[in-house]
Amino acid sequence: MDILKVLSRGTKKVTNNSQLGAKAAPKLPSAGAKPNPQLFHDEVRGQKRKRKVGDEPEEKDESDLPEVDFFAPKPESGSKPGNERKQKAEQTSTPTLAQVAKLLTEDQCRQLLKSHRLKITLLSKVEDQSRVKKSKKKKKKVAVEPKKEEKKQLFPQVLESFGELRTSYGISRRVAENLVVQGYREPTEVQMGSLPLLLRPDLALPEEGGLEHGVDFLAVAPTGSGKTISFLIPAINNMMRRRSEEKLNNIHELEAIIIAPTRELAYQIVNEGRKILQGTSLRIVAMKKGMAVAADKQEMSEDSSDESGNESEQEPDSEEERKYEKTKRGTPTKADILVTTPLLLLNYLNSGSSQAQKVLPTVRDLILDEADVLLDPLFREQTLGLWTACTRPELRVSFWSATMGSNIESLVTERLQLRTESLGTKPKPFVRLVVGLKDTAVPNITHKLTYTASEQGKLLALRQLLRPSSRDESGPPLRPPFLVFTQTIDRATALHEELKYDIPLEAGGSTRIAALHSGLADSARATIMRKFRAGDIWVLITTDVLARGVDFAGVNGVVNYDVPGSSAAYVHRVGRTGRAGREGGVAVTFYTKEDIPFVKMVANVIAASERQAGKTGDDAGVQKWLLDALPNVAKADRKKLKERGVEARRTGGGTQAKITSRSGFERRKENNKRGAIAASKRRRDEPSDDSGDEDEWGGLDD
Ligand SMILES: Nc1ncnc2c1ncn2[C@@H]1O[C@H](COP(=O)(O)OP(=O)(O)OP(=O)(O)O)[C@@H](O)[C@H]1O
Repeated sequence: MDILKVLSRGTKKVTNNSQLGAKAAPKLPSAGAKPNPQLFHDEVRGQKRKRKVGDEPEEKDESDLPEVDFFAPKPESGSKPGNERKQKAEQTSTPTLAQVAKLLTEDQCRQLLKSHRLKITLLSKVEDQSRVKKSKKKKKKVAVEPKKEEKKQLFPQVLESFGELRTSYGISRRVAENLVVQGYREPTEVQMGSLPLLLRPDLALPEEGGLEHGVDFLAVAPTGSGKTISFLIPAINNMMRRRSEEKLNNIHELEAIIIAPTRELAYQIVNEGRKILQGTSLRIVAMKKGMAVAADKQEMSEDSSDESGNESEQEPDSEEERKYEKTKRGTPTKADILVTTPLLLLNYLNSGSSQAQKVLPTVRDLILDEADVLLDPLFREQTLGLWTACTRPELRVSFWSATMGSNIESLVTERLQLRTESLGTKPKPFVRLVVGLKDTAVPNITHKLTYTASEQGKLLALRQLLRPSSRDESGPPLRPPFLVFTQTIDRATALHEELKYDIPLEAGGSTRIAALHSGLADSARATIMRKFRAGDIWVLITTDVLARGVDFAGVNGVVNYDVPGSSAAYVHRVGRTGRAGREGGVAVTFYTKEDIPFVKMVANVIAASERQAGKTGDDAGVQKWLLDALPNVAKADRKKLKERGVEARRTGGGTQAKITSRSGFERRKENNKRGAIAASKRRRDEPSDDSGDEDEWGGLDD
C-alpha cells in the first residue's frame, strides 16, 4: 500500500471519525489489537513452568469467583490484621483471601520473574533478615546495612492473569468487570510484577516484615507497557477496601494524588481512571486553575457521583466541563483521586491570605508518573513541595517511568529516609522493579538514523515521507498517523507552516497536519489531541511536551526532526509508537553535522534496543562501524544539549534556526495563491482563541 492511498483515504471527506478508525486502523502496522502485550517471555533453561495438573488456566468466569473478605463487616477494634483474617475464617464459612488465593511457590516466582526479565530489589536500608547477627550475650538483633552492591533481590508473587486480581488479590467485582470491559486479559510485565506487591504486599511477600502500610515503590518499565493501570488499580482498590472496612462509603475524601508533567498526560490518566471507576462512587478529577481542593472529609452531595462514570474519550477540559468548573469555582472539588501537574496544585496550596502552605493530610497515596522528569531540576522543587504537603505518616509513594537515572533513585531513597526520620515512623520497605534493561531501550520498533548534509536536506527527507511516491528504500515506509518532534516551539510552528500544504487537498489538505506545543491555548491543545486520536489529523508536529506518557494507540511512527536532548528523551519520544507491545512502529531520527557530537547517545539506545530484540549484523539499524565512528559525548555537552538543545537551532541562531526550502518571495506568492481556500478552511476548523483561559503550565518546551 503506498502512502498516496493512505493520504487519499480522505478524498471522500470522512465525516464520521469512527469510520476512518474502523477501516484504517487494522491495516496500519502499529495499530490494532495486540493479543499479548508482553514484551518478554524467555525460556528458562532446565526449568519448566510448574503448574499443578488441574490448575485453572488464566481466564475464569467472573461469576464463579468467590466472594473475598474485604467487604465483610468491620473487624472488632484491637484485633491484629493477621489474626483478624484467621478469626474471620473460623467464624464464617466465607473463605479468606489467603485461602482462595492460588499462590505460587518461590521457585515458580523466580522462574516467572526471570523469563519475563523482571528484577525486583529491596532498596531501603531496613533490617535485612538474612544478614542479621545475633549477639550471644544480649540476644539483641544488630541490623547490618546492606552494601550498595548487595541490595536484596526479592521474588514476590507474580500476576499471571487479570482474573487473579479478583481470585487472589481481592479487587472489587466492579473494578474487575471494568478491566474485562477494557479488554485487559494478559498482564504486561510491569503489571505482573507490581500489582501483587501493591495490592497485597502481605500475600506477595509473606517473608518480609513491616508491610502493614504497604511499600514505597519505584518502577522502571518500557514505554507503552501499561504503567498507568499498574498504579491506578492499587490506588483505587486500597481506597475501596479501606472504606468498605471502615464503612465510609458515603464520603469523598482526597486519598490519592497523581502528579504528571503535562496537562495532556494528566487528562489521559483521568480518562483511564474513569474507565476503571465506572459504576463506583469514587471520583477522579483533573486539577485546574482556580479549583479548590478539599483535604477534609465531606458528605457526598447529589450531583457528585456522575463523573466517575463518564466514558467520554474527550479531553476533560471540553467547553461544557469548563463551564461546569467556572460555576463551581471556590467550592472545594469532591475528589477521591486528583491528577495534577506539579505547579497547579502547588499554587493552590500556596494561595490564600495565610503565609502558611496548606497541607494534604488525607492523602495516603502519592504517585509520580514520569518520576524522573518530575524530580529533574525543572520540576524538582515543585514536586518535593507537594510531597512535603502530604503529611500523613504512613503515606505510600510510588515513582514510575521508562527511564530512571541513578541520581533520581538516590534522591528518592534519601528523601524517604529523611521523611521517616523526621516523622519518627517505622520505615516501609522501598522496592524497585525493573523490566528489561535498567538503562533505556525500546525493543519492539524499528529505529533508523538518517544523515542529511543540511537543514534543507532534513526538510526534503521529511517531505519524502509525505509524498505519494515515497518509499524509504532502506527500511519500512513511514505511514500516517505519525508524530514529528522538533527542538523548539518556533521550529514546530515553522515546520507546520512549511508542510501544511504538502498533503493533497482531496485528501484533506492542511487539516491533516497540525502543530501542538505549550504556546497554544489549552482548548486548542485539547482540540488537536482529540482530532489526532480520532484519526482526523495524520501528521502532528510537536515539541517534547508530547514526548512523555501520551498514549496514541495507532501511531505508526515518530520522526525526530531535531535530535532529542538526551537518551531518555529519545526513549520517550520514540515510545509514542509500538504501544502495548505492538510491532511495526518506526522511529526515524534525522541528523546533520551540527548534531554529530550528540548522536552517539541516540545510537547507543538504538543498539541496546536492537540487542534486546535480538537484531544483529545487517538487521541492525545502527551498524557497528557507525557506533565506533561517532564521538563519545562529553558530560558538559550532554548537560548543554539537555538544557538548551543544539545551539545552532535556537531561535535567532542564524540560517540553521530557520525551517524553509523556499525564498521569502516564493513563499508569499504560493501562500497568496492558496490563501483564499486555506483561510476559509482555517476559519471553519481552527478553534476560537480563548487564551484568557490558559493555565500556568509551561510544558517541557523550550
Ligand atoms: N495488559 C494489557 N493488555 C493490553 N493492553 C494494555 C494492557 N495494559 C495496558 N494496555 C494498553 O497499553 C497502552 C499503553 O499503556 P500506558 O499508557 O499505561 O503505558 P506506559 O507504560 O505508561 O507508557 P509511557 O512510559 O509511555 O508512559 C494503553 O493503551 C493501555 O490501554
